Amino acid sequence: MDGDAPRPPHRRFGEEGGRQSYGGYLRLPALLAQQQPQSQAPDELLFITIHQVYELWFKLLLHELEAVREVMSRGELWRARHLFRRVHAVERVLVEQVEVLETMTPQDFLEFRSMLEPASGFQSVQFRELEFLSGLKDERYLGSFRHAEEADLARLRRRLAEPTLWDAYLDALSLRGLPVSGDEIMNSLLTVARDRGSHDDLWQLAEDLLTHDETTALWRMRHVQMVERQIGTKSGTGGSTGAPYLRGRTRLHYFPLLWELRAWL
Ligand code: HEM
Ligand SMILES: N[C@@H](CC(=O)c1ccccc1NC=O)C(=O)O
Repeated sequence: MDGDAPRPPHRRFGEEGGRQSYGGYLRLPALLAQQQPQSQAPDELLFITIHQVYELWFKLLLHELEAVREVMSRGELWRARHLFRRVHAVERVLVEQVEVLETMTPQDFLEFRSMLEPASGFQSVQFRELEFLSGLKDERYLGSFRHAEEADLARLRRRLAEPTLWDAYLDALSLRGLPVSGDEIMNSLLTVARDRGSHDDLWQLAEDLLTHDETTALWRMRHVQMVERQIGTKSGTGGSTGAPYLRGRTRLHYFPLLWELRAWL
């Protein structure tokens, strides 16, 4: 019978079906049609591309962090740690990528900057979703989306109502029998920190949360350095004071208790 014949080892996977192609599977015609500069400035293509790449990574991060939240609240800590490794790797790329945009001179940016008004990173829905999901819920930012699509506003409102990564970590503590109401949380965190023999998985997971927090802060610092390099003390196209506003945001923490814990150890 033909079906019993051994397959020749050189027969390559995928030769039989032939329904899929590289560009078709990856939807490249649609993807590569989305870079549409509105000026003649040579660096506008770079500016658009880099922002789109950020938004693609934001989309993946939201997907992975939702999964992290889910598995943490179920107590599947090993799975959360596995996903955090990916999240951290992507976040390091986000920080490094700033360098690509910094190859643009401020003079070249000025060729198209005024045309961007009043748009700015303020209006990045996915960036704000990442903040809300991580635990930094600031309703005032809904105001930046007054003119946004209703679907975007709905996404943000949903994120404001949803549990955060911190809520999910508390679920994990609670499943371990550690109390998590009100004042008890710091004691539970100290128990985890001091009894690594029993709780190392919870400790490592808290460290993963902290790395997510720290890498986000690194991105904020890198972003504001780029901003100072590009526009100095000018105010932002989004209407803020620019660098001073952004400097203030570098001090934010997603998980303040994990930072405070250090003082109690
Ligand atoms: C030439 C490069 C850039 C400059 C000069 C710049 C400047 C600014 C300024 C001044 C703000 C404050 C809002 C305003 O008043 O306009 C801002 C906010 C923001 N930008 Fe940029 N930006 C640059 C590139 C980027 C890139 C590549 C991203 C990646 C997505 C980004 C994401 C954001 C986000 C998310 C915010 C809101 C931050 C917050 O509210 O905490 N920016 N940017
Ligand atoms: N806010 C920037 C302009 C800017 O960078 C920007 C403009 C439109 C869309 C995204 C942007 N990126 C981050 O703010 C500025 O004030 O120069």
